[in-house]
Amino acid sequence: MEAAQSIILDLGTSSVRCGFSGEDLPRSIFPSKLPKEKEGREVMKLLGRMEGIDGKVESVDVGGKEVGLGEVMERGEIKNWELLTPLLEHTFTTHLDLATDALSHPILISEPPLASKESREKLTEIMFEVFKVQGVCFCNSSVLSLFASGRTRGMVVECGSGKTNVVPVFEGFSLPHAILNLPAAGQDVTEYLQKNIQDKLGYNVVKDMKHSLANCKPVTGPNSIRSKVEYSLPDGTPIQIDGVYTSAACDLLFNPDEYGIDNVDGGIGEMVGKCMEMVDKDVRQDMERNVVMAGGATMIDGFTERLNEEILKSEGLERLKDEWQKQNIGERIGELPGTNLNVIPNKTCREPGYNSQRKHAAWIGGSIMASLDTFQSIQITKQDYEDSGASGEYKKLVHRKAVV
Ligand SMILES: Nc1ncnc2c1ncn2[C@@H]1O[C@H](COP(=O)(O)OP(=O)(O)OP(=O)(O)O)[C@@H](O)[C@H]1O
Repeated sequence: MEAAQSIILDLGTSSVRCGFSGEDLPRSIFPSKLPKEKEGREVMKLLGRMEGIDGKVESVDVGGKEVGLGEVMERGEIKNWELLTPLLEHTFTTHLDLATDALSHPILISEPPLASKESREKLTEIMFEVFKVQGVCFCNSSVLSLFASGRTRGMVVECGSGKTNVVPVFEGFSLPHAILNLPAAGQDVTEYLQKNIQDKLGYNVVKDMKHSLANCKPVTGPNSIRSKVEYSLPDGTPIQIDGVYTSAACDLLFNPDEYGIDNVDGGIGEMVGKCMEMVDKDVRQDMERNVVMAGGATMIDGFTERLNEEILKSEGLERLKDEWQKQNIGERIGELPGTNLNVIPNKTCREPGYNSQRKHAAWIGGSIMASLDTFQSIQITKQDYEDSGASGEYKKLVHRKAVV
């Protein structure tokens, strides 16, 4: 009998991506929240439940308990565990067309770098106890994104909706001591635009505007945009926006301290420079040659070029160059740091020559990973879970097998 396809699940700050192993793209992408104040029937449809309620609803019954509707995720972490089960129910029934009483599939879950052990354990329990899956496997989203580009060594810059991570990966595993995180990403770019443009517009309208107008050009200097730019609202009304905001909104990712975002490691370019310093010198060349971008916010116009520039002028890289120069008086050892810098816009290996799918990179990497023969060895099976009984022994196994 052929093994069941695995479910691939990427629970992001703004979107859930779900589908099956071996497929090129997620079957479905939808918001990772159960919004408040929707019409009752719409909420029940979202939850995949049959009965409808007239009027607006603010809470739903989850296992006999009333739970308030709202966001499930916050900056990559699961914030509302009570709402997670209905969100997963909705994912499996509405989006994957599966009956949730006993899923006859294993599941691969993409988790953020440095995910907490507690969160992994809780998710494992939910998957086995509530959805009765056949196996569970956790993989670091950056490792998966790198994998999607056909690499197992490189430095991943993952910038989604709620957070940005810089993650060095060597032979398919991250180097946790050198992972850096910025608590800002696409949602902060949208919020900045929303706050600063004159017209008071809804979040989703501004997000669309960001997709067509935001750019990573410098805010000052000859290449900055100083003139007004035009945008058509969904009803066709044209509005004018100060060009500087379309760049400043993205500048916050590269200069967070200038926008009131606290980050000891600086902006994304500085983070990459520091990360280069923190990894062992033997792997530095691999990192430098393979800086791979992933996540929706890296789709902003000019992101690749700006990242390249910011890395080259980062203090971390400068320090590495100074060190190299000191060591190389008289004899030449290796290349000057930065010489081989290659920022790759992550052409995932399933779509040669095309890069717009890098926002799905983690999901695509998961789909590939779960299709390999070795997948069996990195999952904890239903049998493992049941054998462990109340002893909680499965927890050790789940962490040991996770691809982090
Ligand atoms: N073409 C585009 N241009 C600019 N921004 C884009 C584009 N496409 C998507 N985005 C932005 O990418 C962000 C979503 O990225 P992604 O789907 O990778 O995040 P997520 O997985 O939900 O969150 P996270 O990875 O932070 O947990 C949003 O802010 C969205 O506006």
